[in-house]
Amino acid sequence: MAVYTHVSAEMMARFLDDYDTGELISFKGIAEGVENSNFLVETRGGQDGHRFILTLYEKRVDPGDLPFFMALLDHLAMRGCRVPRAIADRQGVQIRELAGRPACLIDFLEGISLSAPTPAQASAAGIALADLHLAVADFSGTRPNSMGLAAWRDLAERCAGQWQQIDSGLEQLVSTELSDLEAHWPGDLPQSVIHADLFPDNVLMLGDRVSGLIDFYFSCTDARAYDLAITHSAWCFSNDGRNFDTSLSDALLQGYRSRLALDDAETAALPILARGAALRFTLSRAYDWINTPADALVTRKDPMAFARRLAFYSDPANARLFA
Ligand SMILES: Nc1ncnc2c1ncn2[C@@H]1O[C@H](COP(=O)(O)OP(=O)(O)OP(=O)(O)O)[C@@H](O)[C@H]1O
Ligand SMILES: N[C@@H](CCO)C(=O)O
Repeated sequence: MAVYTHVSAEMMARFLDDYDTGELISFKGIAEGVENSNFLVETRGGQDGHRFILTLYEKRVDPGDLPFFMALLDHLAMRGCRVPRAIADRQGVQIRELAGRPACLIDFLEGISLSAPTPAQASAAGIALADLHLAVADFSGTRPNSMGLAAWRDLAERCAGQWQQIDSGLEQLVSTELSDLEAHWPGDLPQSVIHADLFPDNVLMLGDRVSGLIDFYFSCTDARAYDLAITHSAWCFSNDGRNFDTSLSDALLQGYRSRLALDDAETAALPILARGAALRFTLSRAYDWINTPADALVTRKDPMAFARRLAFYSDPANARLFA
């Protein structure tokens, strides 16, 4: 369960007093996620709906970036994307503080977070990602990628001496891949604001229809094709990364391309971008594996699930799947 910060019922009720959301009738910590503390909040008698997500920002979210995320969500909602907006209190303030953490009350969206998507659902995710890229064409905000190539060496160095507690071959794999990616990373691909974390658990679905995209807290300005590569790495394997599923891969890529064509340089770059995506999540998971506080209510995610994807993508024979 991702709850790093404890919130009492009294604190929650006082917090909600400043909104037109009615009276608090229940709240509970949400089991999924590793980055932030999330609570499902229910109210009655208010004007603004009755079910909300309360997020307390932890760990990797810089509070200075919250206005960018909130402006992006407002823009996407205005362009017809199904994303949750932050609710403003009676003073018009979206970003507040609770229990010493930056906090936002967010629209609750219906839908199921998938654990085993089908090709039809992967295709719908590809379409939703392309629609997101199209919808930000006139969004003026920018944010550097705090988890991009420039951050990877530092993350790896912060795991130094501790790789063995995860896996005996991991240090070598990370070191070889990191050097190669630093030397060959493509620098001139079409960019936009990207989601940068579109895992199945961040796509809410009703049947084969996407009912919501959530968790924009890594969104940033970077190559659009890198966003597709991240999504590919997250959607097209068994959870443990041991089995690649060609039908999910074909469906995801075809769904994306049905809305937004990739140019030749983007298509050619997908294999290396996918290696980068797999390395990024191997590193963040490895760092968390080593550093998650013992008292946090959180289920750590397995770095090896992405190290296996990294090994898969780094096999030149697998580059053809992106052709
Ligand atoms: N707006 C929303 N509407 C409905 N459910 C939501 C919403 N936001 C979050 N959730 C639920 O809370 C869970 C955790 O949220 P989220 O993915 O934002 O957390 P996180 O800690 O940032 O996760 P991650 O590890 O994916 O980065 C989601 O999987 C989903 O079940
Ligand atoms: N979606 C990521 C968490 C955000 O870094 C993971 O599953 O590792």
